[in-house]
Amino acid sequence: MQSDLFHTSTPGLQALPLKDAQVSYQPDWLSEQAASTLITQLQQSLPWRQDTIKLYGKSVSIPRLQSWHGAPHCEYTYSGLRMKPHPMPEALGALQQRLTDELGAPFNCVLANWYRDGQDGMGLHADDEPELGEEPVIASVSLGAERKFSFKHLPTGERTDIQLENGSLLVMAGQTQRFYHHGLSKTRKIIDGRINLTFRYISPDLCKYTSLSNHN
Ligand SMILES: O=C(O)CCC(=O)C(=O)O
Ligand SMILES: [Fe+2]
Repeated sequence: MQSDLFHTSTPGLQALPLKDAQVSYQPDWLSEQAASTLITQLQQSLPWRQDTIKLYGKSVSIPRLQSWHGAPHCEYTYSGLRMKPHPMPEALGALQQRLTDELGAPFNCVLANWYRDGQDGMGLHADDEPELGEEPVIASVSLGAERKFSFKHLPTGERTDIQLENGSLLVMAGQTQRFYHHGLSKTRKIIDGRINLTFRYISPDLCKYTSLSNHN
């Protein structure tokens, strides 16, 4: 999908200097107060699941809790289980609408990840599932503890780290998923929980072919 990301008026969103990619960041997309209220509300109200993946034939718990929400056609397969999305809660629907308006790109589903402490994280991966289309626009809202987010440029192996702050917005578009892997490092520091919301768009035409893959 072609993105209008850099043609719309999003004054707070700054492009990051990553070659072969379109990544932009706004530290204060939500106020501190709004982000704190939202993280508590989501921790209490979303139907969190502890998912497992198969690693070398063994079932292993992934290091975070997850909840999948969106339009009814946005199904995905997790550990061989075809999962229907939960409906979009009002609070997430409002964020989704704001992102669509500000970025000029459609969104219809969101993966919520709850990193309970520094020992939770997400391995390097690309959000490159076919049903997301050729050049997906992924809008990632961070709530709670600040965490290190890493990009790995696939052709050179070069790494770029950024800190994702409470209330921030990170947008990945264009060729980002083709040229980079991204992930959330674990840390030994004792830190509070963080919820990340990655809004995506799954085309009703593409979704029947395959599924979102598992990230560890
Ligand atoms: O927690 C994050 O910031 C990253 C989440 C992510 O990459 C994903 O859900 O695919
Ligand atoms: Fe991702």
